[in-house]
Amino acid sequence: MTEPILTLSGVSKTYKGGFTALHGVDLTINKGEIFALLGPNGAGKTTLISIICGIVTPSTGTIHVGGHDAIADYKAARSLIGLVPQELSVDMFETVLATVTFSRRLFGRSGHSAYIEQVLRDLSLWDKRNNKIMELSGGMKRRVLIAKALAHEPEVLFLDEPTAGVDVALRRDMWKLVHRLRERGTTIILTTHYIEEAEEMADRVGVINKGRLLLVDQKEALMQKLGKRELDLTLVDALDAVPAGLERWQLSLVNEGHTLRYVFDATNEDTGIPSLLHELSARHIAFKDLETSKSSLEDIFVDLVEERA
Ligand SMILES: Nc1ncnc2c1ncn2[C@@H]1O[C@H](COP(=O)(O)OP(=O)(O)OP(=O)(O)O)[C@@H](O)[C@H]1O
Repeated sequence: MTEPILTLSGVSKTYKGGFTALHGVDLTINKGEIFALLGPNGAGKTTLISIICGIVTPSTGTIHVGGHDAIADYKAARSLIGLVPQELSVDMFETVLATVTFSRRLFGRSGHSAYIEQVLRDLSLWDKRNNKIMELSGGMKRRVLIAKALAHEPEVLFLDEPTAGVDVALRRDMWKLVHRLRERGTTIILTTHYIEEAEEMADRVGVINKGRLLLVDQKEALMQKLGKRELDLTLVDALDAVPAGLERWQLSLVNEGHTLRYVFDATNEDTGIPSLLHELSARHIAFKDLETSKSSLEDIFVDLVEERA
């Protein structure tokens, strides 16, 4: 049974100065799901998270977290939320353990050492617990932010651009941790502008652009939409037209006939590429180079925005 943990209704934000960063966002997140909010720079992702966490006041709309009104009943709503911000916001002179324990106490929770130990172990920080934050590497400092956010056992964890600028090892650890948290029933909402990240982690994805939530869909359905790729074959001899008999692939000629382009769905088991190459060879159409490219997030947004216009 799906049970909502977070409900937004008609949430808008116009900043002082008149810029509207969010336009009437409606969104329901269910308990235990991993939701990715995907959008380019400036789309409104941080604004939306900040509103839910009570850091920014919405201009209109209502927000409920675990049934609590996030404005009228701020404290109760906020106690259910853990927020991992984009930027470091810790006292550099404190130790890891003191920092995380302090975050737990802020929410009125007693120092539950076994829980904190588990969090620090999960994040490979236990051995560093007595180090000052300033003595940690950048990646470890990011882990401390996650530990701080988890310190009071929140039901909903927000990760704002969790893997921007982190190395592959930390990214992997982060993904593992997210899956482990989900197994324990934590709801996770992450913002990202990497499709791969949404693909790897999320159950559902919301696409936001220019302050509007353009669509919310199951990951598989969205990936189908976003999974377009291009195969460019650089021909040895330029062609005037796409050869007859290859209609099935809906090819196009670009680069003044030097490049044959095939747009395919990378999520299909049969991409159509082997059979295309076979047909080209049978027609003695030789190519000297071959390149595939993903449609960029930019292209996808343009597509989505145009579709919805
Ligand atoms: N305090 C503020 N005052 C005025 N405008 C703001 C303020 N904070 C954000 N904005 C504007 O609101 C828009 C959305 O910003 P926001 O930080 O929510 O985007 P984002 O999707 O999180 O982007 P990024 O991926 O770059 O973090 C941007 O155009 C930004 O300039």
